[in-house]
Amino acid sequence: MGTLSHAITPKLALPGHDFSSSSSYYGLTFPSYLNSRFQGSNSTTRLAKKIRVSAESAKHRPAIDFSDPDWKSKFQNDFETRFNIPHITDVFDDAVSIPSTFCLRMRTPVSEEFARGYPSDEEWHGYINKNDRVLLKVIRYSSPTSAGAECIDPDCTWVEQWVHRAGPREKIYFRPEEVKAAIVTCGGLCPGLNDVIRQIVITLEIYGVKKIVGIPFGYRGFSAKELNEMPLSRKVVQNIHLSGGSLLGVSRGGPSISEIVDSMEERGINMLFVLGGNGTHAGANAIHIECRTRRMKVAVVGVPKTIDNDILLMDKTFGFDTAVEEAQRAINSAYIEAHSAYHGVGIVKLMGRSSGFIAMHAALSSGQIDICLIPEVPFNLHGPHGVLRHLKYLIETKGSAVVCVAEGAGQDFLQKTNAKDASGNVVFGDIGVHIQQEIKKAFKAISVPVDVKYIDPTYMIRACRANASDGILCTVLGQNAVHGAFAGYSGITVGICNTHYVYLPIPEVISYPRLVDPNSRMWHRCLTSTGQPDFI
Ligand SMILES: Nc1ncnc2c1ncn2[C@@H]1O[C@H](COP(=O)(O)OP(=O)(O)O)[C@@H](O)[C@H]1O
Ligand SMILES: O=P(O)(O)OC[C@H]1O[C@](O)(COP(=O)(O)O)[C@@H](O)[C@@H]1O
Ligand SMILES: [Mg+2]
Repeated sequence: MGTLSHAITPKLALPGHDFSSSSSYYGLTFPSYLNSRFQGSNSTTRLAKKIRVSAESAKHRPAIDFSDPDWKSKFQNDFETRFNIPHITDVFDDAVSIPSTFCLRMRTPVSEEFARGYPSDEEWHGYINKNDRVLLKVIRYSSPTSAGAECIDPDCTWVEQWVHRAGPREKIYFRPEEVKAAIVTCGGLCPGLNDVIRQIVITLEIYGVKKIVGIPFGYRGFSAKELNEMPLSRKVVQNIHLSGGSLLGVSRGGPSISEIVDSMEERGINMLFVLGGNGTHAGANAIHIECRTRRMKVAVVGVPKTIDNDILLMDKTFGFDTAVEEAQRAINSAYIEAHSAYHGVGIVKLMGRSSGFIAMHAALSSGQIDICLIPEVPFNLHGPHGVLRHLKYLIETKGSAVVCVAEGAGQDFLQKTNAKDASGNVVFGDIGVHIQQEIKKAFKAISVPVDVKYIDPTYMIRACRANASDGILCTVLGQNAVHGAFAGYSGITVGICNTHYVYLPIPEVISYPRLVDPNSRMWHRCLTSTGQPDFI
C-alpha cells in the first residue's frame, strides 16, 4: 500500500485497490462525487475545483502513510487535535473559573426520587463533563464500494472519530455581572432565527447576565453609525419565535474584521453569538482570532444558519426541516396545475446554491416529483438522454409532469454575468426560467402542445416561522451556544451529530460546502421515488 499523498486527487492511484467511491485526506473524507467520473460536467468540475481549492487549506497536514502500522492511532491523535475546541485558557493562563451560575435545580421535587429532597452535588450531576465525547461517524462500512461509503483508508478500516459533547459545564470562565453579550444574524433569512435569538437571551438571563444586546442588520450593524444596538431581555424576546424573519434584521457584506473588533472593544462586548452560514462563520472565526491577537477575553460562538443545509458534519441545520415542509405547498400547487392542464408541466425551483438537499428532500417527501435536478448531479437538457426527451415520454405516458430544480443546478446552461452580491457570492441565473423556455421551444419544434407553469417559492419559504422540529433544534442550539461561551470556549460552533449535540471548531465545518453525495442511499432513494433516468 502506498502513501496517500494528495488531498482529493480525482483518482486515487493506490495499487491493488479500487478506491473510486471515496477518497480521503487525513480525516477529510471525500465522497465519490468528487471523483473523475463526474468530470464530464463543467459545473461539477468547477464545484470539485472549488472544493479542491478550499481543501488546500488542509494541505499543511501530513499525508497518511498507510504502510505505517501506527497510522490509525496517529490519525486519531491528529483528529483529536483538529477537533479540539479553542478555550480561553489557551491564551490566558491565569483565567480563573467559578462554579456555574446556571441553575439546574429549578424544578419542584415531585418525583419519588426527589421526595426526600434533592441529592447532593456529588450524587446528581446535571452538568456535562468536559471530557465527554460524541462519536462522529457511526456506520462501519465494510467496503469502499458500499453506497455512500466514507473511508479513510482503502480497506475502510473502522476509525473512531470523537467530537466534544455540548452542554452546561460545572465551572464557568465568565462572571455574569461582567458579561456584555451581543447577538448578530447575518446572510439570508432562515426559519428559526428568532427562536435561536430568544433562547440565547433566555439562557443568558438564567446565568445572570443583565447586559444583552442585538447588533442590527448583520455585521453591518457594527459599523453603521445610524444603527443602534438593541437591548434584549426575556420580555423583549418572549414571543418573537411566533413569526419568521429576524428581530435584529440581516444583511450581506459589511465592515472589515478589524473594524468589527474595534467596535466590540468600544462597546465592551465580551460574548458574541453569531448566527449565519459559511460566510458568517468565516467571519466569526476571524473575529475570534483577532480578539486573541489583541488579547481580549472574549467568547465568539456560532450557530449555523443555512437553509441550504450545507454545513459539514451536521445531521441538519435549523430551518431546513421547515423549508422542506413549506416546499410541499409549492410542489403541490405545481402538481395540481400540471395535472389540471392538457399536457401540463410544473416546475418548482428551490433553494440550494451548491447543495441540493432541499430539492432532494422535498422530492422525497412530496412523492409528486417526476424529475429532481440538483447541482451535484450533472444533467443534459437536450439529446437522447436529456431532460426534455424524458419530459416528452412523461407527457405521452402520464399526460403531465412535475420538475423540481435546485437553484444552483445547470448554471452552465445560463449566460454568465460575473455579478456578485455584497458578500461576494456569485449571483446565479434563473435555471427555472431557462428550463421553462427550453421546454416551450422543444415542444413547439415537435408540434406537441404543452402548458408550462413555473413557481419560485424561495422568499415565501425563507420568511416562514420554524416548524416544531426546527423549534426544538433552535432551542437546544441556542442554549448550547450560551453554555459553550460560559464554559470559556471561543471560535466554536454548535451542531447536532448523530442526534447528539456537539461543539465543533469553526474551520472544520466550513472548509467546503456540504453536498449531496450522488452515491448515497438518500439520492438513490430519491431516484427510486421519482423514477427518473440518468440525464447524461
Ligand atoms: N470569508 C469571509 N470572511 C469574513 N467574513 C465573511 C466571509 N464571507 C462572508 N463574510 C461575511 O459574512 C456575512 C454573511 O455572508 P453570506 O455569504 O452573505 O451569508 P452566509 O453566512 O449565510 O454564507 C456577510 O456580512 C459577509 O460579509
Ligand atoms: O436573495 P438573497 O437574499 O441574496 O438570497 C439568496 C440565497 O439565500 C439562500 O436562501 C441561502 O442564504 P444564506 O447563504 O445566507 O444561508 C440561498 O438558497 C439563496 O441563493
Ligand atoms: Mg454564504
